Amino acid sequence: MTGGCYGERSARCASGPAPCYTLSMDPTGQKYFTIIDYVIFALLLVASMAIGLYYAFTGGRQSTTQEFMYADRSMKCLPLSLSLMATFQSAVAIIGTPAEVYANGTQYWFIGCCYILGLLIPAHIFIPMFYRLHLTSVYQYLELRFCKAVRICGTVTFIFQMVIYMGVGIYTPALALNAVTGFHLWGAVLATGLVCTLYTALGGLKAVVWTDVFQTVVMFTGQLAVIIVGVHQAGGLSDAWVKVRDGGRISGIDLNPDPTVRHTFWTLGVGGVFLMLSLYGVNQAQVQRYLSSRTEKEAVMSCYMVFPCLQVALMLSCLMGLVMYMVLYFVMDMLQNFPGLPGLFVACLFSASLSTISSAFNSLATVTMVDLIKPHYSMTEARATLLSKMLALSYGIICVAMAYVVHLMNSSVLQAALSIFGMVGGPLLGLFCLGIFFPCANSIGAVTGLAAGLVMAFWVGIGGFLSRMPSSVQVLPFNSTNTVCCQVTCRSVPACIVIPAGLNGLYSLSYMWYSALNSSTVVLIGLIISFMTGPTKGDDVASGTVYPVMRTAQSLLHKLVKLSACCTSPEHTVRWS
Ligand SMILES: CC(C)(CO)[C@@H](O)C(=O)NCCC(=O)O
Ligand code: NA
Repeated sequence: MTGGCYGERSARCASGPAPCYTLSMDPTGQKYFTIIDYVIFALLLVASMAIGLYYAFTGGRQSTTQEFMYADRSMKCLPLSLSLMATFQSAVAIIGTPAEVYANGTQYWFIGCCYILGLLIPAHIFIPMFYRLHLTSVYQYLELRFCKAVRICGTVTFIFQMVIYMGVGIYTPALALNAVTGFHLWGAVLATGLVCTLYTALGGLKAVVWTDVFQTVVMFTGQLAVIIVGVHQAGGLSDAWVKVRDGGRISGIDLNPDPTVRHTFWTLGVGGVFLMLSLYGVNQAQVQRYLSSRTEKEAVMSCYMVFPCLQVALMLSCLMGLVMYMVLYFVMDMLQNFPGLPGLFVACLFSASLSTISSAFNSLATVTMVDLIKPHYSMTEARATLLSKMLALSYGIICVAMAYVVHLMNSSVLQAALSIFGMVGGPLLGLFCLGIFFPCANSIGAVTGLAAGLVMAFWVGIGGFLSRMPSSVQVLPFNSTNTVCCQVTCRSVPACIVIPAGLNGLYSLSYMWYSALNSSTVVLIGLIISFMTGPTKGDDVASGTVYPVMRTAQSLLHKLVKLSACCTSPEHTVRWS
């Protein structure tokens, strides 16, 4: 099996956009959008703005950084869990997952397996530690455990990660709107950037979380509507099932251990755990939500509740991929006889992305303030809050600029986003793990390890990207008037030209392993350098910054022994002794 080839479907797609499935659609696509559709879409933006304004003028009126960044540490479990899910669920997942399932079957669905450990570990290791340290940003941990330099390196890495991701997040729904209505691409980017920046800057984290809740409802409703109409048009549930089964869309579990195969149970279910840890364990956007909850218990609970929410989100996106396969043309064509539904679907895409970029703005403003500015300049609370709001605005502008960079790049949006998480989030995860699980690690080891992890990430990531680039394939311009669905499908399955051999084998590593590879590199290099430069002694580590692995294992073992002693009846023991 060669690394980059994904079956004949990809070859068909790679040979040009047309064979995917052609559409009879006028170039502007105006026929899909009626007045009702525009009204629904406008309502989404207006309601989001209204929530932002509400939190700007109620409570503490966003006059303290505590309220702006941490919602006065008063949030409840349910809104938090929906918001936690919404943060990394953008239009990228809403369009990219169905495109993946359409092209390669339901194998991707097995990513749901990694949510178990990927949420249990944050809930029981990261959240209790960060919550008890009463951090102001997750990068403050790095200063407590190592030193200020490590904290700044961590912060800068995070900013880098989120700024690129924001670009992908804002660009994707605008492209979709452009493709189906002919609405100006950059007009849509600017409009969403503006609305999102305003409600984030005015309403702080409270507005971000509550708009997330509202937008999640819109997102799920839009997806559900498409699925119901799709199944109906395919002739009902049983006909639909026959079609996807006979079309070979239902994948069995692939237990192939080859790490270069893009999607197998191992890459998705095990590699995915590291991806989840980098997002739900140590990413500021998420940790900020845990820290803003009323109690530690509620923070842990909200993490638990993410599990069903994520499974629902995954199920809806995968089902949509199957629907697309059956009806063989893009949702917009399918929905055109139902006025309002195209609008609802576009609102669904924008909801997904608004809830992502608002989290990015707020977390970026927070770390820039707390980690980079406040330690160096003393200022009044009022001034700090004003500056935080200005920072949120500035990141809004950067976001629009990043959308342009993404516009120039040429890669599958889903794979691009997950690769960014693995390439930049992976090393960050490694840095935290080095501090949390290895008391002997020192600051020099931490900085060198992080650098090594990032070098590894970009070497393998960019090497892999280049080696998979189709050489003679006609590439579809991203802003063409073809359907988004077709573009994303074609772009998500690049044809392979390089057969892995020697070092090239590393380049063909599945992108789902990036987080695991890069975080392990940080830990390994970090430990080697720490031992070479003098490991930290146990007493020198700040209390509460190291997870007692041995003690926890011992107490678990103890409980296990006790439990088995209880279960074994005395007579039984006597007879066998
Ligand atoms: C990150 C996971 C796997 C879990 O949250 C999923 O939501 C996803 O595939 N996200 C893709 C990135 C995005 O939607 O922006
Ligand atoms: Na989102």
